Amino acid sequence: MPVDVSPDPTPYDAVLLLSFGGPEKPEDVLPFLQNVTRGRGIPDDRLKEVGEHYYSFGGKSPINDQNRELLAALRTSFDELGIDLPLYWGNRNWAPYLTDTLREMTADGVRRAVVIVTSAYPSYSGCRQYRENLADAAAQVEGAPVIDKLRHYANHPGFVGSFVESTAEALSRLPEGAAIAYVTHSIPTTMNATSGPDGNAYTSWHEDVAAEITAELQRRTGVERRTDLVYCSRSGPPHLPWLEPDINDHLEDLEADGVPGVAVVPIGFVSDHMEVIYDLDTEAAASAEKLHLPMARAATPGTDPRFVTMLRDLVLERAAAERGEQPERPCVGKLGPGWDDCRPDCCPALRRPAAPGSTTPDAVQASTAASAPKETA
Ligand SMILES: CC1=C(CCC(=O)O)c2cc3nc(cc4[nH]c(cc5[nH]c(cc1n2)c(C)c5CCC(=O)O)c(CCC(=O)O)c4C)C(CCC(=O)O)=C3C
Ligand SMILES: [Fe+2]
Repeated sequence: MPVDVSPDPTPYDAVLLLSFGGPEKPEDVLPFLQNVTRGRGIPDDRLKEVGEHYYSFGGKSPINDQNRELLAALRTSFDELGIDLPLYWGNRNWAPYLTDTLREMTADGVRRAVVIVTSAYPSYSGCRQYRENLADAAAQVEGAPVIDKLRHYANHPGFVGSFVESTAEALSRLPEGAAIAYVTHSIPTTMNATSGPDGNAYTSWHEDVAAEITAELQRRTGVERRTDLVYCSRSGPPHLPWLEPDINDHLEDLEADGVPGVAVVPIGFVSDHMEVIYDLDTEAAASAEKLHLPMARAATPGTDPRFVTMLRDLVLERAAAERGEQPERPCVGKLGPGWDDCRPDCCPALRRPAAPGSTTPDAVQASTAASAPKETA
């Protein structure tokens, strides 16, 4: 593929991959779950249940190994352009912890870094919470580097293109006339309502990405099919409304409607982590089997070259923008390219400092506010 971005990473002297983190062994599972749910008001029963998901896979989430593979692929991709920018990795909820990584970067003399988050869409959980954790970590590390975060990349042709291929592959394993169920992580409806600068960005971005994949497949094959956007991994107390329908209920509807099969396409996730291998490949697959409904799960981007090249190009795009140039900003769909910096009031589920942008009035106000409320609402 021709490279149409300048391979100049100035002003950055490092890249940070920021991810969720996951347990590596059974003893890690409980402390990991405590890290994730601290102050989030998740019922004990739900935590026990999710713990069992991890234990059924030997107490190990695949997410850390997937990030190690992504780092290796990014290294190769940067090397191909002769870019020797160091790559670092830190997690929000498990080792290597973000704060330790920031400490290491600071000790190595990194002054300005760009962060790639393993989450593609705007929302409190998928964006602001990462930025809050960046702000918290930076506050703990003297002389921490200045950090920019890449724009949301769900509507980038690299991300969408990767799902177009994997959806076509999944459909090839199914009978003619199969439907597509696009799946993402459910979040509280209140969190969706406040997502992005103007609200509802979580669902509107997902709808846009789903429509683009559908349109591209139809352009290629001329086949029209039923498509829906559905949700997995609902959590929280039962009385709080979360985005619906749940994938398992949706499979029942498809079967009742006589649909001959379904491609399950996890557009909300960048790799096959626990939500994918448990909630979809285990639980939803069991629902489909009970219904005798043929189901094929499409691959997530993982280390797909389209995805890896996209991340590299986004680093170079942002570098060019920070140098005052006007880089091309590839994107598909109706919404346009995402914003470089979130506005202070973006995804304001909790009013706490969030970096980048931690020097805004929002942060000043938040730093004097009382501790975070228990629920996400
Ligand atoms: C939008 C979204 C993404 C996608 C964006 C992104 O990737 O960031 C995501 C990813 C992930 N979520 C993950 C794990 C968990 N999420 C939980 C809880 C929650 N997730 C939420 C939302 C999201 N989550 C929400 C609103 C909650 C309720 C608590 C709260 O309001 O904060 C819980 C607690 C138990 C439970 O409640 O289910 C766990 C263990 C893992 C690691 C998987 C692995 O180990 O392989 C990953 C990648
Ligand atoms: Fe989650």
